[in-house]
Amino acid sequence: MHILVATAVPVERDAVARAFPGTGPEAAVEVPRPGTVLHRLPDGWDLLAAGVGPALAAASTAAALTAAALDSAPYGLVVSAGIGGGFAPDAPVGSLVVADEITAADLGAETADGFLPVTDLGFGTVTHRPPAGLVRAVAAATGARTGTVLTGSTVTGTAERAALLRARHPRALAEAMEGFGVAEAAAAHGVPVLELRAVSNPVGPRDRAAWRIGDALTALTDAFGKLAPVLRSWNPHER
Ligand SMILES: O=C(O)c1cccc(C(=O)CC[C@H]2O[C@@H](n3cnc4c(=O)[nH]cnc43)[C@H](O)[C@@H]2O)c1
Repeated sequence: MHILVATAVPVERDAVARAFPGTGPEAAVEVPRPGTVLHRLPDGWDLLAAGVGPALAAASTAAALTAAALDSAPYGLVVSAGIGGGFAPDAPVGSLVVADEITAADLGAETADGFLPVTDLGFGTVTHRPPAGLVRAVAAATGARTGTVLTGSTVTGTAERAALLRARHPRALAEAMEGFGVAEAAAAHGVPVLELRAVSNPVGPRDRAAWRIGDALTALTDAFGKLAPVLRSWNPHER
């Protein structure tokens, strides 16, 4: 199966590549795509540093999906992966989170009575659900916690915002900035999606000293080493 792994930035992409023995970042073949470039590993794995934020992540992922479809080599799965913020205490720094719901946290309207998601306004989508059986298999293989991963265009920087998000989304375990964009592109192509986040920092008051990006990147490499055989053997018909 042809798998696309979309990260935000190259350091995350290269952390994923290090999970493939003998085919680390230096072994990847660069494949140009409109506005971006794929890093192609053996066995059907394509890695994409899609960009930070939902818009660029969606655009880059859509470019890769479209090119693959036009080449009659469509992807069987898209994985949004990278570092993310964790909602304490359920997703501590260093833990892994796999999304059973990929939810846009700020797609809607602010009203005098609070936030309304676009779905309450009668249009659009705010949540994508990965295949439940695959989520269970990934969680079992990696030890990842399963719950909602929120996508936003702004990194939460206060305890008040973190509490507001958790009140709106009680199953939220992590926050990031690309998953919903990647999921929208995958949905447009009818391709299933996963989101896997390695927690680099707590969601809440901005404290750069609390970020553990290096540890999270190592956890990402370890996770892909464990989940690669799960993804390879997954049968899309057993959703
Ligand atoms: O505010 C800062 O000083 C700061 C320091 C390091 C990184 C950032 C980012 O904006 C990283 C955004 C990037 O990483 C993902 N990410 C990681 N943690 C979070 C989070 O708590 N909330 C949202 N996104 C997060 C995200 O997917 C981006 O790709 C800021």
